[in-house]
Amino acid sequence: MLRIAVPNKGTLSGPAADMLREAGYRQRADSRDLVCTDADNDVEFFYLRPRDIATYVASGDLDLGITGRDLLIDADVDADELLDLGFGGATFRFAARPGSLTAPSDLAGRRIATAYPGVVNRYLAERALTAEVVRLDGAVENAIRLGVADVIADVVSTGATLRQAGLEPVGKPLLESSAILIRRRGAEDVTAGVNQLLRRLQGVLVARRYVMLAYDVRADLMEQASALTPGIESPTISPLHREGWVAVEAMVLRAEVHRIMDELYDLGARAILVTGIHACRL
Ligand SMILES: Nc1ncnc2c1ncn2[C@@H]1O[C@H](COP(=O)(O)OP(=O)(O)OP(=O)(O)O)[C@@H](O)[C@H]1O
Ligand SMILES: O=P(O)(O)OC[C@H]1O[C@H](OP(=O)(O)OP(=O)(O)O)[C@H](O)[C@@H]1O
Ligand SMILES: [Mg+2]
Repeated sequence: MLRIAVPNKGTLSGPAADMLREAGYRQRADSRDLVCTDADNDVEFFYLRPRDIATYVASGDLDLGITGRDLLIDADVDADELLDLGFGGATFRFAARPGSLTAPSDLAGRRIATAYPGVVNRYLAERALTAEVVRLDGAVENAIRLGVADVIADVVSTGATLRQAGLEPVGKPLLESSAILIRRRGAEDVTAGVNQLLRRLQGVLVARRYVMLAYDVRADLMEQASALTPGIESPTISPLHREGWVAVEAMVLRAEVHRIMDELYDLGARAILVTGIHACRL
């Protein structure tokens, strides 16, 4: 039975369970449950702190896990990213009082408060910078106000928490994080269960990114229409009862669908319909 670690709480918890459900797996009914067995798919899910998940996966006690890229790097264990899951996006950045630091090189000799000492120490080591890293559990934005640190390094999403604390980012983000699927380093054997999970999750990612576009267009305009909607491989074209017209179907990026519909309409296409994709295997 495949054993998979899933965040039990926090930002990644809800979206991770939603994605697994969308991929056809059973998920716990109660947020206090710590294990959920999906016998139909031969998978067991373990609900763990996202920060601990890389450790369980690296030790081989669990086969796969969902965690954040920043948490995987911070853990510095023998586990690798298999797939970017497309949610839980955030940057990880240094921040300080306006004017107190201008460039990352100013970090030398400073006190840096963070809940991610692994990420920060790696960043400093790569640049041969020496600074004092103060490890805190959270609410690190308070550390400067309270005199514990000169700089913080933390997850930044909207930036609202930094602004409220009167801090501003310093330099470029240390990394761009998002939720990822991880596996033990060296676990090269891709079992049928791992393959099935990967295909299903990739199917969810595609179903979320794409929509199905259908329209009618004059056959002599098909080359131009096809350039607007090339689909993944090629658009499907079916004859219409109306002479000289065809019906077309193609997958298009959800983010581009309105622009494409406008351009198709201008070209002369009509009965342009968009439908969602619930699941797919490409
Ligand atoms: N706005 C956000 N705040 C915190 N973490 C976020 C945010 N957006 C994405 N993440 C990601 O979520 C993971 C951190 O999750 P974790 O559960 O440890 O903290 P949390 O969501 O802040 O929950 P809590 O602090 O309430 O325990 C990291 O991978 C981080 O990049
Ligand atoms: O850029 P923003 O949209 O404001 O989000 C980022 C903030 O959210 C998280 O804090 P959280 O509320 O989880 O508290 P914590 O520091 O105790 O984890 C994170 O640690 C940042 O402080
Ligand atoms: Mg938090």
